[in-house]
Amino acid sequence: MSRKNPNIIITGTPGVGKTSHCHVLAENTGLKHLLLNQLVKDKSCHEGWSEEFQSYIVDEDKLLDAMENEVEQGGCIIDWHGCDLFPERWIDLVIVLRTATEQLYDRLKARNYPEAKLQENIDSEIMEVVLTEARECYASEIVIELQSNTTDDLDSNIERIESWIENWKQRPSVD
Ligand SMILES: Nc1ncnc2c1ncn2[C@@H]1O[C@H](COP(=O)(O)OP(=O)(O)OP(=O)(O)O)[C@@H](O)[C@H]1O
Repeated sequence: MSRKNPNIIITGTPGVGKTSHCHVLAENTGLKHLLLNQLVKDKSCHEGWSEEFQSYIVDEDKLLDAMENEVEQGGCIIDWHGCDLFPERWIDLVIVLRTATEQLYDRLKARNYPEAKLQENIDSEIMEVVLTEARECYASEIVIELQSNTTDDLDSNIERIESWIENWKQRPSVD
């Protein structure tokens, strides 16, 4: 069944602004913001809590099962710190948000991240871990890297994604 609305992944290192972007985008477009962290908790898609990482150890198969019905209908905005778990056939656009070290440091510090966790995330952002993953998992033409340093960036990113959604909806049907 072809989708009437696209499925979009908004991904990136913790703190780059995924949730902020998804929230505004969902409000402006009516697409559904899938809160996967919440789903992991509510549907027990995990193998317990990791004290070391201060997060749940996600059971990816269970998470995919829990989201499958909604995603297959289309119109979902998927907010996750990685993207290699989602089947290619589900996804129409992958936005990888990027943030400069100084801004990311301040945002993670404000969350009182332990120093090791903070440094690990900063290193991961510098090494472009999520961007590389996205480029390895999806066709290059659907992977878009966007800067998320300032609120102006956020506004222009939202405008750009909204216009992409409108174009996607007007594309010729493949049925
Ligand atoms: N483009 C931006 N300009 C300025 N501040 C931003 C921007 N994007 C996000 N922020 C701020 O950075 C903080 C982290 O944002 P947010 O929670 O959206 O990140 P996230 O990528 O969803 O993090 P996580 O993966 O941990 O859920 C928030 O305080 C938010 O207001």
